[in-house]
Amino acid sequence: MFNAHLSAKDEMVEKFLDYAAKGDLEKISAMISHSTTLINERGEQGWTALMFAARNGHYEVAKILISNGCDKSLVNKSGQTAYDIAKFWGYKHIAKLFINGGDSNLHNLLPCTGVGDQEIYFNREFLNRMSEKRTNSEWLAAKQSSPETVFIVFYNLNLLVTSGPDKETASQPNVKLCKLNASSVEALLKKIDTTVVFLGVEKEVKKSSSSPTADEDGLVAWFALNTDEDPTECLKSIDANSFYIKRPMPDLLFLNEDEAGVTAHARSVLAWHSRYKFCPTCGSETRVDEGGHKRTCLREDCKSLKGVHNTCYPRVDPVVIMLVLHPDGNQCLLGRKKIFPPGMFSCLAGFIEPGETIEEAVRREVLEESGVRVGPVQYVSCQPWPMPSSLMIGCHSVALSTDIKVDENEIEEARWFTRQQVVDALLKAKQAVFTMPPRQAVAHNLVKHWIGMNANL
Ligand SMILES: NC(=O)C1=CN([C@@H]2O[C@H](COP(=O)(O)OP(=O)(O)OC[C@H]3O[C@@H](n4cnc5c(N)ncnc54)[C@H](O)[C@@H]3O)[C@@H](O)[C@H]2O)C=CC1
Ligand SMILES: [Mg+2]
Ligand SMILES: [Mg+2]
Ligand SMILES: [Mg+2]
Ligand SMILES: [Zn+2]
Repeated sequence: MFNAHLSAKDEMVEKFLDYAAKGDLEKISAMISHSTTLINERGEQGWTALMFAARNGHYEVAKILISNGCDKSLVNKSGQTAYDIAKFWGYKHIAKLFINGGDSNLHNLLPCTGVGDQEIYFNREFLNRMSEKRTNSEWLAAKQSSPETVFIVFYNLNLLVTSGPDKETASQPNVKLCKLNASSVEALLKKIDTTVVFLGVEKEVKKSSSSPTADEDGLVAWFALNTDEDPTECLKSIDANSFYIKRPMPDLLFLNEDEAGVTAHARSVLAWHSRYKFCPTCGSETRVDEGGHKRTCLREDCKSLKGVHNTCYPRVDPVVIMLVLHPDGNQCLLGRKKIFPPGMFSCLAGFIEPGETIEEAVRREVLEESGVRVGPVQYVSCQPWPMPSSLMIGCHSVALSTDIKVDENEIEEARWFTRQQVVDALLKAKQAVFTMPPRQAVAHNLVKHWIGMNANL
């Protein structure tokens, strides 16, 4: 009985994948409406329906699979996503479905070089930041007491999360934001040293069942709170499984994509508040303004109050991170810092210095850290990195020289790895000679993007 059930399911999966490969939109739609779990099923070599649609150029089928929420990040046994497959076979209109939610008309204006934003961890914006509301203190106050509002809490920049029941056994722990309401955080909000940041409102407007009152606009606002004192006693009705993330790396990487995006925004702004308590221009006390997106000096004659002073706003540090390609096109340069887990190699990276372009920073950092000279540089994609507030600007570049001489202060070792060694590492094969940074790091995407550009599918 059990086996018969299994084989009936297998048969259905096989049919579904076959329809996707043939581009039979009608059958695919009917099967999805009957059973949505089919959309992420895999066949031979780990291929999903989306991969088959991407391989054979079936745009409408790919579109319906994506709009039904199929997982675009799944990889087949050769390490390729459906996006890689669409790009490799030249179906640019399908590849563009993966970029910015698939506004293909707009993206037709740009060359198809980038990695889809959706593939980058910490990038997902499911809130509308609504910066115009930051100066509306009445609206902000009403939202802070609205029962619909969502609060996330940090203690010393350590995020409050809850874990699912499978935490101990799963290879990747199941960690979720602990979302609190106004009555749970009432006491914490009243504390003088609690920093409050307005994060935005949910893009998806919920239809309220009760009739709206004057201040109800149907928008669900989100706020982030941080305090240096353990806030647990002030919080009401928190989940028994909740705890504070003590090590941002790697624990923040276990959130889902939407929650990771909100966390990146919240943690970076809160980290700025905790590091810039006093005016950087004159050292005086400051006041928090604009929903937590500004600090204003309290000294009347301070220079920071005249004109636009960037010290009053949250800071972002631009960092270049680059995959350096060997002139033979078949190897890439990766390095390891002492603090990396044993065996892991990643792309070289470094802070952009004042007065420098992205290209110059790539060439300087690679030369400093590895002794390799770099020629052409091409931007690929970027990633906010909230430890505490970097913007990782991911590039591909081509080496002009190949001898390696590492700067031992920064890098323990740097090596050229062949394409095959990189594929083995991406697939975590037994014969792999190194391990890759996790899929949530932009370095992983830069490496995968290079492999995907020339993959032998
Ligand atoms: N593969 C990698 O190396 C990855 C690096 N990152 C992040 O990229 C950032 C930069 O990479 P690094 O190799 O450390 O940079 P780096 O190669 O420029 O060296 C870091 C040193 O630069 C100096 N520095 C210059 N500007 C700085 C600033 N604004 N903030 C802090 N230090 C500054 C400090 O002395 C620091 O020790 C780090 O925050 C790191 O967490 C993130 C993911 C991967
Ligand atoms: Mg570096
Ligand atoms: Mg450096
Ligand atoms: Mg540097
Ligand atoms: Zn000042």
